[in-house]
Amino acid sequence: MATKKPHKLVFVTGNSNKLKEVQTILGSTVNLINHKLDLAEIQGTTQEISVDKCRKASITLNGPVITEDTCLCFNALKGLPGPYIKWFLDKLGHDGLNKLLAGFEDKSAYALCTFAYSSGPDSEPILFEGRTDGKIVTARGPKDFGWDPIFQPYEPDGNDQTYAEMLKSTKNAISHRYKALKKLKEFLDSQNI
Ligand SMILES: O=P(O)(O)OP(=O)(O)OP(=O)(O)OC[C@H]1O[C@@H](n2cnc3c(O)ncnc32)[C@H](O)[C@@H]1O
Ligand SMILES: [Mg+2]
Repeated sequence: MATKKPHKLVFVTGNSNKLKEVQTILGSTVNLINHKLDLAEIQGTTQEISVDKCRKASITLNGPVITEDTCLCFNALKGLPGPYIKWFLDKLGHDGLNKLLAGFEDKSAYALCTFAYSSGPDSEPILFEGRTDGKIVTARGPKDFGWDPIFQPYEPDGNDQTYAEMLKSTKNAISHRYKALKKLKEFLDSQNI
């Protein structure tokens, strides 16, 4: 019997850290091809932004693609910065993000990852979400990936480390990205894609 070939998937992202994590989590089951495009992102709900970005990627490359969007949502701010975290992080830095919550007792937050899959330019993208809850803390750990130093997830049980302080393997076992990817993978397997 022939062994099953690994899936071939085009992942459109301009973020090399995302790409690295996705490759590590998926391992050899998927033959991931990265296409580096910095796609314009609209304003709206996370879902609207994800669908629009995936559709643009699929039209640009004229074929099947996956894209990914990451939000960091502060509960005290009713979910903001959410999908706009990239711009808030760029302008305010880790310290400024902490200061946004200075007037609030509630420091809780969640990381939300949305993968979008489109089978081609004419088809509606399908979304897969993963969420990890935690709190915003003063930056601790290496500063090589986004807001990792200021997010301390509640998982694994009793965790006292930020995403940045964790072993990559620990982050990749509980992260928003891992949870969303698991759903995407189940879908691709079920469709034989
Ligand atoms: O090309 P795309 O895939 O859009 O890549 P991007 O860097 O623009 O990513 P987003 O639009 O999803 O913006 C998410 C922001 O959050 C950061 N980010 C994403 N995943 C993260 C993670 O797991 N830990 C820390 N920061 C993360 C990322 O660097 C951005 O500043
Ligand atoms: Mg982006």
